[in-house]
Amino acid sequence: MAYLKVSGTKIVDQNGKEIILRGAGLGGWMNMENFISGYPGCEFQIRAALAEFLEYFFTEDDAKFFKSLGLNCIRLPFNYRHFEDDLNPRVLKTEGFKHLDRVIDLCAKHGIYTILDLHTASGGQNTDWHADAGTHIAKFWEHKDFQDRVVWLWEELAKHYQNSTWIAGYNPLNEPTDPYHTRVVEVYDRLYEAIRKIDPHHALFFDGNTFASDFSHFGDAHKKWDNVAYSIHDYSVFGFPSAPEPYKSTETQQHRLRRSYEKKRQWMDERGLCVWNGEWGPVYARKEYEGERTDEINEERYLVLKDQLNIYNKDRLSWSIWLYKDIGFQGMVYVSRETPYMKLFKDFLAKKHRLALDAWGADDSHVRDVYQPLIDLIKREVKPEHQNLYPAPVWKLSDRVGRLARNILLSEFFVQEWAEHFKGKSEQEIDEIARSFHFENCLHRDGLNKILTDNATLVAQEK
Ligand SMILES: O[C@@H]1[C@@H](O)[C@H](O[C@@H]2CO[C@@H](O[C@@H]3CO[C@@H](O)[C@H](O)[C@H]3O)[C@H](O)[C@H]2O)OC[C@H]1O
Repeated sequence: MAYLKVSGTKIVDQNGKEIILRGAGLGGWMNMENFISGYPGCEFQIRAALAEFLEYFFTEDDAKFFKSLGLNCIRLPFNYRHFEDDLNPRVLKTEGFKHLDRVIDLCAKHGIYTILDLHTASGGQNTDWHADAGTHIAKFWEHKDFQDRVVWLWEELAKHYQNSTWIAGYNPLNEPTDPYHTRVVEVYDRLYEAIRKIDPHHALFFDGNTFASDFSHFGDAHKKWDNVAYSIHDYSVFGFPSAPEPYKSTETQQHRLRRSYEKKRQWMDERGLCVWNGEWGPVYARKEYEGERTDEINEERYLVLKDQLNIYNKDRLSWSIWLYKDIGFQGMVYVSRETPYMKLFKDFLAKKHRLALDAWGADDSHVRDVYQPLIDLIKREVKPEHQNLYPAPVWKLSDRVGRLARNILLSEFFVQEWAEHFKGKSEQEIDEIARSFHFENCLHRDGLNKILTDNATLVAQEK
């Protein structure tokens, strides 16, 4: 078994044979996220409560199931805090490897490649909750020391994983949002140099700026880099509650889907470079919130999914759908409502939904009257040319207000309420709660999984 590598627009094996990676991001395991695991706010506010969860979230049964769908790659998002403490920087916490090693080995045993995704960097490399910084200012870009620490961490990871051929490559920084667009390239230069000195073999997957959507400021950067693929995140607005209209797969809608994808990969196409779609996929309606409309909405979402797959198949694109496992919003498998975890948090989750504490796919209809006056005030008092702060236009004004007012400010007040659910629980009870995430306690999103399996069969026939 030898390393995969990037050759022109393709990923190839040691014999030069094209390998198209089709898989999923594991989701909230070594980077738990609010809508994936159910807590409010950021992971750093929550972590201690769910130690056993790391063991149960992905086991051999998950690997077997994943492989049975005809998929061949899992992107593994992880938080830098598993490897380094902010109060003890540059001192490696080797226990972080225990969890990653276990899942990489399990995947390898079942013929599944993995891609290591540093989903959070010290200081926060982007403006959103999943960078786990607790703020909307991505300080990573302003402090050299934060950048030095990420370079150091990747050196440690490269030392540890340089010989693992089932790792398809390293995805050094999830979704950077550098407001200047230049520092991201400088950091990639440093990461490239540092990793290559230790590990000349593994492919690198560099995300575009502004949540992996924009390479327009990368210029000739690629000329210095070898064995590098470029990652877009191709979320379509049609896959979310904020869609401008129901998705019916009309010609105009398909055109819009394709245009938004093509724009993201334009820089690579102009230069003949390899593209990887590191995140994409709709979210799904839930009976407890969307009621009778649930099935109808989800059929529309599946239509978006199918049309996206058609586009990707034509381009022989490697992709990683977001995501494998959660509590029932986007995952291919999800924790059953009948488990101790879901029963314990039933009311809390309903409240979280009503208050729109999560940003991802938020339904703010119950609280819009509270926040709309803030948006109106900004519109009224701030000069129009000053209203579009970066990461606009990806973030509209309402997104910004929602992120700051609901997902940061209000969420913070609910962290303790979430944690109090664990008070007085015995060790055995805590174990059962964490075990809710075990494969045997999960349901399958059959509509989604069937589309992925049918697609796997189709592309295998077309080879
Ligand atoms: O951890 C993941 C995280 O990586 C992911 O990040 C979001 C990606 O989408 C961003 O917005 C999209 C940008 O492109 C436009 O075309 C789409 O319409 C937007 O949805 C968003 O700001 C990021 O936070 O999100 C899910 C997390 O679980």
